[in-house]
Amino acid sequence: GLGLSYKKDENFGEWYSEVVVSGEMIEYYDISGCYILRPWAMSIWEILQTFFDAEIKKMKIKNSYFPLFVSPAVLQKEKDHIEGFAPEVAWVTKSGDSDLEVPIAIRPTSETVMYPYFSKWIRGHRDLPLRLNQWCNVVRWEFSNPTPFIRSREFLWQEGHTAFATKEEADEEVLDILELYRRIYEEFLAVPVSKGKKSELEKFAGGLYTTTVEAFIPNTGRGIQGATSHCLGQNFAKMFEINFENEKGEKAMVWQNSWAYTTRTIGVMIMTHGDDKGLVLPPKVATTQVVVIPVPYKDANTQGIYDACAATVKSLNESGIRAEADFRDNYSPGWKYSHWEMKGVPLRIEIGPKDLANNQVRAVRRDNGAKTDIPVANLVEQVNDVLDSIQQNLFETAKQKREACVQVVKTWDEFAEALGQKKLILAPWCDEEDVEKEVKTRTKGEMGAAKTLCSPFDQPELPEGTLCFASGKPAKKWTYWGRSY
Ligand SMILES: O=C(C[C@H]1NCCC[C@H]1O)Cn1cnc2c(c1=O)CCCC2
Ligand SMILES: [Mg+2]
Repeated sequence: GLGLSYKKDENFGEWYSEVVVSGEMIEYYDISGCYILRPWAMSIWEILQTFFDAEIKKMKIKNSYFPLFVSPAVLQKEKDHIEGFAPEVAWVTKSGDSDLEVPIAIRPTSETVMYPYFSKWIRGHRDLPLRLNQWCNVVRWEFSNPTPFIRSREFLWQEGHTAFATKEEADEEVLDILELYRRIYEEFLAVPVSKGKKSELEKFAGGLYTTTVEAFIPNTGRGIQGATSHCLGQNFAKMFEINFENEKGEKAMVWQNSWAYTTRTIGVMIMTHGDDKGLVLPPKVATTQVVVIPVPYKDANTQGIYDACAATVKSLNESGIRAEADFRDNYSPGWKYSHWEMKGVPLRIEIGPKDLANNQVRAVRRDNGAKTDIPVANLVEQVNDVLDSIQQNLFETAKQKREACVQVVKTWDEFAEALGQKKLILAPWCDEEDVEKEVKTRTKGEMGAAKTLCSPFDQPELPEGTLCFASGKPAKKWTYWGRSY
């Protein structure tokens, strides 16, 4: 088909909506905010799921499945957890044409579904730690602009819910899971993220503290929450009476965590690496890492070329590389080059008469277009090297682009200017909530207000006497600020 009609650096929003469809990841659906995940997207989700599921199983976390439906009584149990979110809860009110006695909520998250049973199952310290995960969909009836993968009314995620006897164990797991989220972004999706803590205002209201991996989209100058790992403290244990008899025979409340990443990960990857020719998939998550295309020329040994393509796919697959050939005889090689570039396949291999004669293949990289001739004898080794190089190059390029967007500011004027320049702002802050609220008020506008994204664990040096950029009070920490998704 034809190329994209929008350019990434000129019409980012339209470019994104077009590339997810042209790359055959998404099909729009007739209910607003809902999208069809086509196989080209689903296979990326499955690759991430395979990694994460194996890692949490190493941590003795078990998968379970709880009902989609939540009774209203239990949903409203946790006041400050729900009041801010109530408008987003979707309700079932009828079955057939008769009204339900009591409307039933569709899970927007599963704390209130699970924790009455945590209370029932946890009696003594030998029942701890209880560590469950579920892979499921959740529904949140969002109203702000729906965006495929980034913000949808139904999305896929995993949600982990764990309970411990001590805070120390909970604190440790929060960071173990956050490191897995960093690996998902940096090692698989080639997206740089900052690990940090959410402010009191931005954290999950039902919890004690929230840690996060924050990404950044240079084109829009917006931060985006990549995944969150929360320590809930004993808040939900108090609400749902999740107590246990500790080793001294005393009754104690458990310490809990909850953590999630979602299909938003795929959207962040697309926004980060995509270009004006289409998707650019990091090899680690590419459904097809290598596409092999025959380039027959008149009647020059066409069968030989086809056989060479099949043999190439076979030896790549046998070495664990996800390769496939495009033998369709109703499309030209040129059409196929554009098609697979649109779908973001990291490496294309062309085999024509000359390649056949020289017992080599022509490899073309999707990230930088570089072409190399690879002798068939070195095929697997050199293809693996090129794929690793593409993965690394995508990450380094994204890291440099992100770092170029970071602006350190010391004063309000510098902050306001950096915000106007779509920067990711790093500023010294007094860590006072009303100052944060005031910044939101002062930066309100149709682009959305600035907010804290996270206070990075990796804190730059904060010289004695440094003042908060907004309040002029003594600064307590460096914090990332910006507009966000
Ligand atoms: O879902 C969480 C916290 C927690 N839920 C479990 C996984 C980790 C983490 O996301 C926060 N949250 C967000 N959004 C909503 C709710 C909500 O609790 C409840 C009602 C509807 C919308
Ligand atoms: Mg929300």
